Amino acid sequence: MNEKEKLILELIRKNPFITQSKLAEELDLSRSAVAGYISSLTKQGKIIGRAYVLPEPSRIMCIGGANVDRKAQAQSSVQFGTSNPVTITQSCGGVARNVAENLGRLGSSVSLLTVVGDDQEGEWLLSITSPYVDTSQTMKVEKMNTGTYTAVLDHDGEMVIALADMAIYDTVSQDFIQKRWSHISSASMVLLDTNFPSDVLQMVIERCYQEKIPLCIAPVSAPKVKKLPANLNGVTWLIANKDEAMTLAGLESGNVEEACEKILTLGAENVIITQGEKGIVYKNKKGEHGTISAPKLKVIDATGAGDSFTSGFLYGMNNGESFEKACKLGMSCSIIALQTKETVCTQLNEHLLNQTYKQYFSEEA
Ligand SMILES: Nc1ncnc2c1ncn2[C@@H]1O[C@H](COP(=O)(O)OP(=O)(O)O)[C@@H](O)[C@H]1O
Ligand SMILES: O=c1[nH]cc([C@@H]2O[C@H](COP(=O)(O)O)[C@@H](O)[C@H]2O)c(=O)[nH]1
Repeated sequence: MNEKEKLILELIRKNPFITQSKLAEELDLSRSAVAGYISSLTKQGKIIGRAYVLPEPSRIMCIGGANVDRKAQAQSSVQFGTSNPVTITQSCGGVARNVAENLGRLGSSVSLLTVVGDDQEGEWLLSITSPYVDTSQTMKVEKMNTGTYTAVLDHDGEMVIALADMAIYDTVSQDFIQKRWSHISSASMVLLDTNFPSDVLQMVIERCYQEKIPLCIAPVSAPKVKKLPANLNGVTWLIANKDEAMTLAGLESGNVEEACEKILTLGAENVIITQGEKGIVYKNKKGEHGTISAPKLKVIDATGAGDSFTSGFLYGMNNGESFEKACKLGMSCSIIALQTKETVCTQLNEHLLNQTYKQYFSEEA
């Protein structure tokens, strides 16, 4: 940034609505020269968008899906080939949206970049999400349905099958990301799920690598993990469940340690594999590795446990906690989510997370 740019930024900080003419007058410059400096500041990510919104140094940007989740909970063990008595509930979902809402509830500054249909479901998702998350970068796509995720859960809360109607994400292009890049690049870290097309995922990973923006990947599902590029340079944290990790590693059998090793050779810096009731294993390029066991719990609904882990983990990393403490905060966030019917627990806040962390992990921290 040169001296003139610094002065312009200072004036905008004092008055975010200052006009270009007023800036020109204050600094004794021509209006076109001011326009040139503003364009350069925008490219550098120091100014976000036309309203001169200044970047917040610790804002997390979540990129990916926002769905309506419908869950059919069976009253007894699911039987195939016949009708099963169930109770159906509806809630907001989408991995990137879930992580964004969790982070917002935890008091983090967070933005969501997603697409929804120009329909009631889309309106509903945004109305629930926007009290916690900046959704100004979200686009409404005409003539497309908002994404939906329909899961059948067994009587113990474990998922039996899930159905994803998410054609809307195929409309997302590299241009969509490019137009919002100054907003993305001013974030302290980026969370990317794998709902968007492969070329879009590749672009975000490459740009984060070039611009050294910490990037976390949440693979969404075993089929969608295949959309990731073969080269994972630029991925700071890859957080996957066992199925996703094995698929990404190209292993049909073998253990999670081998999957971690393979994913590190693809270029990721840190790999965390979540293993449901067994907890997590992690490994990084520096050679550090370990496991953290999960406590025994009565699970009410397992949907969103992985997204909650990612949320608690990013909350920890963004607040400068150690990698191990961030993992335990992630597991604490999952514990909270597992004990409620909702995908994102509406009781979640910083106090509850810290209390849960203390209850289950602090004596080992
Ligand atoms: N039955 C369970 N008991 C205790 N902890 C669990 C259980 N299921 C999930 N968890 C916690 O949530 C984390 C994420 O769950 P997991 O099922 O692996 O992810 P996903 O929801 O992505 O499939 C686990 O690493 C663990 O800490
Ligand atoms: O292809 C997808 N499947 C599922 C999800 C989302 O993942 C969450 C469920 O996660 P899990 O099954 O890991 O608990 C739901 O909110 C659902 O909307 C998604 O974004 N994309």
